Amino acid sequence: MNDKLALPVGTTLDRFIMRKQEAFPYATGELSQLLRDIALAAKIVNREINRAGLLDVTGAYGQQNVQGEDQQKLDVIANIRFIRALRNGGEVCTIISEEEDDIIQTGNHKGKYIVAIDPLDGSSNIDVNVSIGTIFSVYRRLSEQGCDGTEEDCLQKGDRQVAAGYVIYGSSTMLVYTTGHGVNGFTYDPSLGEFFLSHPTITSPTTGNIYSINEGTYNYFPEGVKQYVNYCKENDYSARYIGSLVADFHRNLLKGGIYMYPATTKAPKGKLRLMYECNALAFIVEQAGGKATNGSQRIMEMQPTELHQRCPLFIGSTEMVDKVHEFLKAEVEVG
Ligand SMILES: O=P(O)(O)OC[C@H]1O[C@](O)(COP(=O)(O)O)[C@@H](O)[C@@H]1O
Ligand SMILES: [Mg+2]
Ligand SMILES: [Mg+2]
Repeated sequence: MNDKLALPVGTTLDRFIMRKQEAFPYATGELSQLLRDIALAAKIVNREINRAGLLDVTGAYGQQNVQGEDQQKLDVIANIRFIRALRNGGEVCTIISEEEDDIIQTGNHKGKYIVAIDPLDGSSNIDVNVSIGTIFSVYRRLSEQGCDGTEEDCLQKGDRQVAAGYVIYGSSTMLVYTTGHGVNGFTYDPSLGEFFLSHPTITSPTTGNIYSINEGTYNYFPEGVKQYVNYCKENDYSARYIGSLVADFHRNLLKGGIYMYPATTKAPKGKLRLMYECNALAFIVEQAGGKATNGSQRIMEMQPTELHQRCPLFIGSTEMVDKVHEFLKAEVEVG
């Protein structure tokens, strides 16, 4: 990382984006503007979330998304807010969203970018005041500008992301992102309406003692995962599971730890979605020195075939992901 570009804690997000752009003489500012558009939508969604209990935005929306999940009102509100900000910003031609069956064409034919987004992550925690989030991935389109983005533009490997990040709406609201040059975190000050650099150059500890998995489905885990969970217990690791991917990931990123959502006999492909959950967090964790796999392959090398495809996820501190792989491998060898 080029220290000359190191900016002090307290730098506004806008200034940070601008300064980083200056480091790339060929940069034309579109990606910078796109990141600002996401930050703007995050501020609006944050306001809705903070007042959720007062406004009629809690509870189910009364419809299901393409995955058969009951949409929460805030899922729909966040989806509308992010799509509107990206459409009005003009830099994005096509969007993939968890809450939309098909790809969304914004009509910005000159837009160079594709965004894949989980507008509201941790939906089961919305109404109980537990941290939730937003997850996004950004790709450059492959097709010529001047028309709508194509399915091929959308189904690119994680390795081709040009930016990725998440917003966590927790005790404070933070935006954490990477453009492939390290990971930085910004904390939102609602009284000033600004994100400020609070976590420069985040580096994830190579190991830790926190494991995050929904043990309620232990009986359906692959043998290797059961063995690893037992190993964590034998070594007095702490079990921490919020049930919001963004929040579990964020804690483990800062403190060291591993989050796992394996394929199970109940969910043979796992639960989480490659395009707008796994790829983004894999880019972030790798940029912070950690690892992300589906149990055998790097997440970022997986070739997507469907917009809403699911995949198993093992993500976090390098040594811990390597350890669970040992157990998974042993299972295959025995099997
Ligand atoms: O309830 P489970 O099966 O443990 O699943 C929890 C996981 O599902 C999710 O809620 C899925 O994300 P969405 O809320 O965006 O659908 C993750 O945030 C979370 O880690
Ligand atoms: Mg999610
Ligand atoms: Mg969601």
